[in-house]
Amino acid sequence: MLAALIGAALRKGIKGRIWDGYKLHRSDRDVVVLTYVVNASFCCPPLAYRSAFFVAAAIASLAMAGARKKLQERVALRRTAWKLADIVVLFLLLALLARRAATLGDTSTTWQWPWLAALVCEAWFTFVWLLTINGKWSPVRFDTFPEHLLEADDELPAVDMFVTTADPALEPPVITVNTVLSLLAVDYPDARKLACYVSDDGCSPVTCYALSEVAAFAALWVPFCKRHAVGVRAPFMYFSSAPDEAGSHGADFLESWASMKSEYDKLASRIENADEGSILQDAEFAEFVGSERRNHPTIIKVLWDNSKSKTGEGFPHLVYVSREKSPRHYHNFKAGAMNVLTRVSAVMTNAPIMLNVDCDMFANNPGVALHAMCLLLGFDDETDSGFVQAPQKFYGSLRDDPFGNQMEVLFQKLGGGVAGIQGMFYGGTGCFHRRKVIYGTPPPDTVKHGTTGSPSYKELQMKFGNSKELIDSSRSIISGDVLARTTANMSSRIEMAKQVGACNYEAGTCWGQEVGWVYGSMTEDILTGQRIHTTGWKSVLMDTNPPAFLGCAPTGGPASLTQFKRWATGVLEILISKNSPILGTIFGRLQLRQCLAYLIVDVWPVRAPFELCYALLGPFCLLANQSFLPKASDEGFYIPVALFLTFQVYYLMEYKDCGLSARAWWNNHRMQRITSASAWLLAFLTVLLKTMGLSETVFEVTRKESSTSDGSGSTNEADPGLFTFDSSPVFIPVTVLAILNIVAIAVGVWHAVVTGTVKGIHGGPGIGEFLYCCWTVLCFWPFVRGLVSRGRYGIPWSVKVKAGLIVGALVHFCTRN
Ligand SMILES: O=c1ccn([C@@H]2O[C@H](COP(=O)(O)OP(=O)(O)O[C@H]3O[C@H](CO)[C@@H](O)[C@H](O)[C@H]3O)[C@@H](O)[C@H]2O)c(=O)[nH]1
Ligand SMILES: [Mn+2]
Repeated sequence: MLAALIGAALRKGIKGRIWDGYKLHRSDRDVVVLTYVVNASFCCPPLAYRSAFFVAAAIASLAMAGARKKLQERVALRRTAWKLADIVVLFLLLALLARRAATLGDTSTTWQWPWLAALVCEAWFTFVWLLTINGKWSPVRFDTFPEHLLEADDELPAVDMFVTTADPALEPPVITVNTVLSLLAVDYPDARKLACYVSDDGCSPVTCYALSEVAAFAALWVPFCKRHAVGVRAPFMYFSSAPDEAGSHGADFLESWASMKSEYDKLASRIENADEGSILQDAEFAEFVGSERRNHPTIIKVLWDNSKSKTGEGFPHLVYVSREKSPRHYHNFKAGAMNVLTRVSAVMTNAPIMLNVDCDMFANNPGVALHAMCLLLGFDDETDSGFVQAPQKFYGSLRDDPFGNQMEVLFQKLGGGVAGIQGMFYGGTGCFHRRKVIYGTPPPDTVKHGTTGSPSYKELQMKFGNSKELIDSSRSIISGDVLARTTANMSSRIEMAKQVGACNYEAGTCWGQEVGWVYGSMTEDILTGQRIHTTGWKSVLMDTNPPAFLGCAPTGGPASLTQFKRWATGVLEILISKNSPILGTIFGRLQLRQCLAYLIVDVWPVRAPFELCYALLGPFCLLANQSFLPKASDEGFYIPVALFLTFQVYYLMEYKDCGLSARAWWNNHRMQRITSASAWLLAFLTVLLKTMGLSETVFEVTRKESSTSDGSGSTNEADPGLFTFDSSPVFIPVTVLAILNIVAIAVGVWHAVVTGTVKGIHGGPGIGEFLYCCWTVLCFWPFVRGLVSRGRYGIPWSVKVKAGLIVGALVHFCTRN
């Protein structure tokens, strides 16, 4: 009877309660699960009767699900001790605020503005701490079981894989080539379901030539990887270590290893020595003749068409795309490139899942697509996984994270925490999206409540633009009956693809707003992910072992700070725009706690003025003979001391907990202070100027170190972790702070020792202010060293002179009474 009921329900497409107490859930993949509302049996008399049904139901559900094993498991992580520490810090912050407020109201002390400024800053720090607590409070981990996926023997969805590159000088083609090769070689039951698209915003014939060489090399590389179950399928990384001789590989493996390596070396040197002039003479690259980087028609080349290869053989399609550029159009940087890739792939292969990576981010785990499928297909309700994001991790990274940009703790602690709310932020790379989610489709539960029926041609045209091919393909994506075009003849689709790659294609459509990657921020990733969460989708964090993808973290002062500045600019653009997460929570389906988690990142640049003000208080007090901290004799002195110590120990323990060194903690701590006073501050000012219409924000591409086969990045410097400088204004504020603190300490010591006035003056600085300034100098030590070093390691004179003038003015201001 029960089986009949289930059958009937399935035929009618009914979900939910089918019979007294029994509920039917039907997931995406026809997994039938029947649950029984157990508490109903307690209040009803024929208990045994019902229990029998319960057992029957369980058996029926197992049978109908084909004994399907779970693909993923969401594991909540305990962090009781950490929660306690969170509260202790919060308590100390509140105590500090209360104490300050009380002293301010105390009429016996003369009114002092440093105390008021400190109060405002500390209130802000408390707010930031509250945001942080919320973000980290309830972390989760997702375990994946790809072996169950393969056992189930179902057809897996097709995946379109996107790689973006923008500048052959900053992003050497050999890096892109390695990333592409690692993607072409990922494990997937049917390689015909995969396609790799490379977007080249640099419109470089060398990049295109390099990729055409890849197509030939992959015919050797991919079978080699599969045959020997190679672990890392980016050749430069794989060949950076000796072949595993201890293994069971035998002599013929060593032989093929050596010949593969020599093939790769030849490929790499052909690409590195490629000469643009001679490439252009080749008829194959004729389209590049006369093309300028910022002014050229769309170029699309199918470099490898795998539709004719057999099941289990061959490797994915490879398509080169350089979207049309014209000086009359604004191109929206990476977001624009991603939208073109989305459309081009829609008319060519139209896979329901899309993976995107930066050109330097190779797949480090060959099972990555399978792990991602576990998380995309493994939930009863697909709303739970709108996209699947892998944490950003880096290869050949410098020891102890000297530039504070490896973000391991950030990803583990905050990333895991956010994963437990509405889901991980989209990080711009290493992410699998459902195509329909990128198309702005709301999750299934809203569709049910909203208007039913598929959208009309006219509606789709308004949204997606005039291409009939694109409209048809998007209809199939939205309605869910997706048929990827595995049998398509790729070359015959190039003209349609060129149409959707044109720079005026988006005019009057929803691209860049409700559809695709969202425009209007330098951090299009955060913004796009947030739009998805606002529509009601959740996202999943995919933390595999070994890591899914590895990229290249910038090294040196200028590159690191430029990256931080771009990120900070982008998040502030989001915060003050109509896409602000606050509005998303009020008017959309962005959960409140998720909104607060977004705010942690969005307020980075807003923290700068507060942190700058607080950093100035120390030197100001020493110079002006004032104070902003309680005296050592005062019992209130112990609150800031306890707070400072707990705070530092808390962060140190976090680094230890993530398996990192104390050195890494220190480097990150001081880089946070340096970044705040430089990159975040400049970002704050830039966005301020932008809102006044005085400047534009631009995406400055990060330089990627060309990695030769040693896998460690090309650094022949004595100490690549040493801070480097250039004459950019980003270095001025920290230089000012470094000099100012040294001057202030000197003046303070002089006051204390020579004239002995410290004790004499009521309200003058005490030991607290001294220690505070010394700590600041320690934090800014790379700059102190930069003041006296030469070459790239020294701060240029232009920066020193400007900083010196500002310090002079500040000292004059502080000491004028
Ligand atoms: O006009 C442009 C500018 C950049 N890119 C590509 O965007 C990617 C990211 O650029 P990169 O300079 O490496 O920036 P990162 O700061 O390292 O990137 C992080 O931050 C970005 C947002 O600021 C995200 O887009 C990235 O995915 C994320 O890895 C690279 O593949 C570029 O080729 C373009 O395709 N077109
Ligand atoms: Mn990058």
